[in-house]
Order: sequence, then C-alpha cells, then structure tokens
Amino acid sequence: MNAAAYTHSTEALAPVVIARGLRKAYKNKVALDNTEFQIPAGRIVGLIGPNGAGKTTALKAMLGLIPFDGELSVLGRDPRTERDELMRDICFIADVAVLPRWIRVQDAIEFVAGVHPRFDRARCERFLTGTQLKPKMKVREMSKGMIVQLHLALVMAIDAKILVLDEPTLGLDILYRKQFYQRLLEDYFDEQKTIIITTHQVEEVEHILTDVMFIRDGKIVLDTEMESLGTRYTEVLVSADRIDAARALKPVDERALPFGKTVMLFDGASPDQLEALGESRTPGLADLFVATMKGTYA
Ligand SMILES: Nc1ncnc2c1ncn2[C@@H]1O[C@H](COP(=O)(O)OP(=O)(O)OP(=O)(O)O)[C@@H](O)[C@H]1O
Repeated sequence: MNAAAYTHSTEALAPVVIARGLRKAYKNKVALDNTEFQIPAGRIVGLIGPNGAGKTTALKAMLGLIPFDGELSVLGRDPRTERDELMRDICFIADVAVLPRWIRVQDAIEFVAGVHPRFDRARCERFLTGTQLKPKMKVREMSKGMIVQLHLALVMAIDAKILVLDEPTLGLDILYRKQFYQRLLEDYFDEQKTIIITTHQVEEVEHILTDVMFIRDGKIVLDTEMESLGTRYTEVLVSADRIDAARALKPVDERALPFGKTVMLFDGASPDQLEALGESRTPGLADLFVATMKGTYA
C-alpha cells in the first residue's frame, strides 16, 4: 500500500522540523552547506543522497548530537539547547553497539520498559515474532542482523512523535527488510508521527515514502511530495528515429537500451509534447536519483 494514499492534507499541520541556513564544517569538509528544508507532521520522509552527502550530519544536528550554525527547530525546540526535552518525543536507531553483549532479549525489553514511559511491550513482541529471536537469547549469541532486529523492535515499540532511522536495515536480509518497512507502515506510522529515513536502498522505501529529499554536498537539491513526482518528471522510451526531436526538448538525462531505444528523463515538459516521442511513465526514485546525482564522483 502506498503511504501517500492515506495521509492527510499537510497544510493543516505545522512543520515538525524547520531548518534554515544550516551549516556544519568539519576540518576538511563542509558537510551541511546552507541547508534548508521543512518537514510537516504525519509524513514519511526519505533523505536520500550519495556517500558523504551530509545525511547523517543532518540527522545528528536534528538530534542535538553535534554543534552547528544556522536555524533549526525540531518540534518547536532548538536541539542545541533543549536536547533533553526533545529526546522525550524523538526516537532514533543509534549504533547497535549500545546493546551490551551479555543482555538477553527479555532483559532488554524489561530495561526499555523500565526507562521509557511510552514503551509498548506488546508491540515490541509483535515486532519480534517472525524473527528467530527468543526471550532467553543473549546478544552475544546473535548474528549481526539479529542484533539489528532486536534493536529495531525495541525502538519501534516506543511511541514517539518523530522516529529517525539512519540506514535502519543495514546488514539485514531482503526478507526481513521488506517485512520491516511493511510493519513500519502498518503497525507504527500514523498521522501523529513523522518518520525520517536515510537509506541507499531507494527501491525498498519508495513505496512507503510520502516525501523525498535529495541531498548532495550538504545542499537539498530536490524536495517534493512523492505524489507530485509524476506531474513533474516523465521518463520516455524514445525510438531511434525520434531521438533528435526528443533531445530538442532538453531531457535532464538519457540512457541507452538495447535495440536502439533510449530512455530520456524530462523535468517539467508538457505531456502533449512528450506523447509524440514514445511510451512514457513516471520514473522510479532510483532512476531519478541517479540522474540527479550524475557527476558526483567525477
Ligand atoms: N566527525 C567527522 N569528522 C570529520 N569529517 C566528518 C565527520 N563526520 C562526517 N564528516 C564528513 O562530512 C561529510 C558528510 O558526512 P555524513 O556522514 O553526513 O554523510 P552521509 O551522507 O551520511 O554519508 P553515507 O551515505 O556515506 O553514510 C563527509 O565528507 C564526511 O567525511
């Protein structure tokens, strides 16, 4: 199911994150460069970018984990000065190393239940069904992916206003990844919550996203609702005899296919003009990403 299908109008809800002129410079690198964006409540936002684009830095800024310049408001608070208050309403998947190796599944559940008033044990157990994790199993006995599964189950059972997931499914097999995103949508997300996800596995998240932001060199280069992607971008399968006519309409990208066909990507071209060129469709997020980021490693 597409999440966008049952989200509500964004106009009525105030943004939960407002970033203006964000800047973070490390010694040899500007990781956030005048970064601007807003995230409304009740959305599932994908923050997508190539390696080193500034995704984790942006998330760390929102979580108050690093100093930075510029304006940033998260749930109406400044993460630099109000981190403790903010943390009551935000959950994030931190490094899996925070789970001690000697802890058992049941003790980890006990621990989080004890420290977090909005932890829902039944929900955590639901997330654990379908995994090989058993209550008495110790972290030491788990595979890498199983540790991630436990971690995700613990965090997703906390009823937070914002859930931040930085590459949440790294190291997990495809069966679990699919199940995880489906659960996230069906068993976690509602219009009171906002989920911010970074991942390189664009194809796996695109069906659950309501919004997408592309980040490159610390700048947001695309910020759109998934629903409006189709009105803005069109991919056309152009046959050899139409290539010149198609190029005249200035595609933002083109790639060759077998048998002399070419796929061209258009930004904002009129459907009437494109119709004459060949079969058209809305591009997938991965193709749009590759087209937008061309030259990144040049
Ligand atoms: N602690 C640090 N010290 C120095 N440079 C850093 C530090 N953290 C990040 N950087 C640099 O800042 C830039 C952005 O890093 P960031 O981790 O935000 O990228 P990312 O988009 O999350 O990348 P990836 O997809 O590879 O995880 C990179 O060039 C990185 O080398």
